Amino acid sequence: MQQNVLVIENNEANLDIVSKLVHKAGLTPVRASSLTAARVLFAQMVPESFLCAVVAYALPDATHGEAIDFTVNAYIPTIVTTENLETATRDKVLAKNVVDYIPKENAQIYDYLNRLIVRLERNKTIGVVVVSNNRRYRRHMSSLLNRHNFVVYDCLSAHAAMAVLAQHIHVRLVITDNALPDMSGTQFVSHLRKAFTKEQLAIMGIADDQGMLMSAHFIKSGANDFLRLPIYHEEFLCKVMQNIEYIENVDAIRRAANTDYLTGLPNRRHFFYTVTVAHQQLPETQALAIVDLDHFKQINDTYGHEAGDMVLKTVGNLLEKSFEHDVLSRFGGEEFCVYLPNHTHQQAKQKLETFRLALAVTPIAIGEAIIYASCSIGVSVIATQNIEVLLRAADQQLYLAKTRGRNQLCCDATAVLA
Ligand SMILES: Nc1nc2c(ncn2[C@@H]2O[C@H](COP(=O)(O)OP(=O)(O)OP(=O)(O)O)[C@@H](O)[C@H]2O)c(=O)[nH]1
Repeated sequence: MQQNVLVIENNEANLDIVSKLVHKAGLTPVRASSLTAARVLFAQMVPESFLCAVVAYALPDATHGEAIDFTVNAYIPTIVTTENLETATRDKVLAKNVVDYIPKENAQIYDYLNRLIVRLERNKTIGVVVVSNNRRYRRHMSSLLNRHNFVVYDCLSAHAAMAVLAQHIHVRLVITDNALPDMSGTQFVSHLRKAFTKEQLAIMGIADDQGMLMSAHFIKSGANDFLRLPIYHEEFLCKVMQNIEYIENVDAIRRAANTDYLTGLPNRRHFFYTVTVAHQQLPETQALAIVDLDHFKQINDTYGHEAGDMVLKTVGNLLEKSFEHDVLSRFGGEEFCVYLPNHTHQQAKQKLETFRLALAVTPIAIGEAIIYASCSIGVSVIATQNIEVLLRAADQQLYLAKTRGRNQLCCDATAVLA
C-alpha cells in the first residue's frame, strides 16, 4: 500500500501544515527540510511505499528545483509548491512531468493540495476516456491524466469510445473533441446521454473554438463542461477534478439517502425501489421475510442503547453474509426485511432458518459481557406483484411467530410450514 508522502520543505510552518494535510488524508508524511535529508530518508525506505511527494521549488541546498528532479527521477508523482509566481518558473516546473504546480498565494491552496493528495489515491480506480483523432492533443491530455493516476483510455473515434464504455463500468469521465472521424463531438455527447445521466458520467467537450459558440453547443447537447484548445495544464486538471468530484458527491448523497446509517444495509426506501424493479417481471416463485429481534427492548434496558446498536450491527453483518444475493433492508428499529426472488418456498425457508439458528448462537461482546440475540421471522410466498400485500401477509406470520413463543419462523405456504 502506498501510504507515505515525502514532504520536502525548509519552512518549518509550511512543513507542519503540509504534514497535517497528509495525516488528514489518512497517509503518513515523511518530512525532510532539505534535499540532502530527503535523499537520506528515501534511501532507507521502500520506494514503492510513496504515493507522492510535495516538494518546495526552492530549498537552501536546491535553489533551482533540483529537489523536483530528484523525486521525478525516483518515479514519485510530484506536487510542487512555490512562492515564485513567474511564468518562466511555472513553465520550467511543468516541463518536468510533475503532477501539479501550486503557488503559495493564500490559505486556499492548502485545501487544493489536500484534495489533490486524496485524489491521487482515489484516481487509481477511476477510468477516463479521451476521444480525439488529433494525436498531439490526445497524448497531451492522456499524459496529464496519467500523472494524476487515472486509468486512461485513448480513443480515436466515438465508436471506439462507446466500446470502452460498454466494457469498463469504472469510467466516470469522457473528454471529447468536436472533430471526430465518425460523428461530431456534440452528436456523440447527445448519443451518450441516452445511456448515461450527467450524474453517472461526466462529459467535457473540447474544441478549437474560434467562434466561441462550441461551448454552448456542447453544454446544450448534454456535456457537463467545456474546455477551449489549446489546453492549459492547470485549467485542464482543475476542471477534470471538479467534474469527477461532482459525480462522486452525487454518488455519496445517493448512497446516504439509500443506506441505513447504523448497519450500512439498504434502507426501507431503497428496498421498495429494488423490489418494485424486480417485480416488473414477476419471478416464478418468491418469498418475503420480516425478521424481528426478540425482546430487544430488554437488551437496551439491561445493557444500554449502545449495546443495542452493537446487536443491530451484528444482525446486519450476519444478514449480509447469509443473503448475499438477495434483497436486504433494515426496515426500521429492530426489524429487517429480506426478499428472495426465484427461490422455491422450501429453499427460502431453509435459508431463513439457517440464519435464525446462526443468530441464536452468535456471541455478541458487550464490554466484559457476552450476550445472545434471537429473532422471529414471518414469511409470505404469495404470488403477487403488490409488495404492500406481501408485506402485510409476512407481518401476519411474524405476529404468529411472536405469539407462539418467538425465536421461530412462520410462513403462509403450508408446504413450507410442514
Ligand atoms: N439501540 C437501539 N434501539 C433501538 C433502535 N431503534 C429502535 N430501538 C428500540 O427497539 C425497541 C423495540 O422494542 P419493542 O417494539 O417493544 O420490541 P421487542 O422488545 O423486541 O419485543 P418483541 O418484538 O415483542 O419481541 C425499543 O426499545 C426501541 O427504543 C436503534 O437504532 N438502536
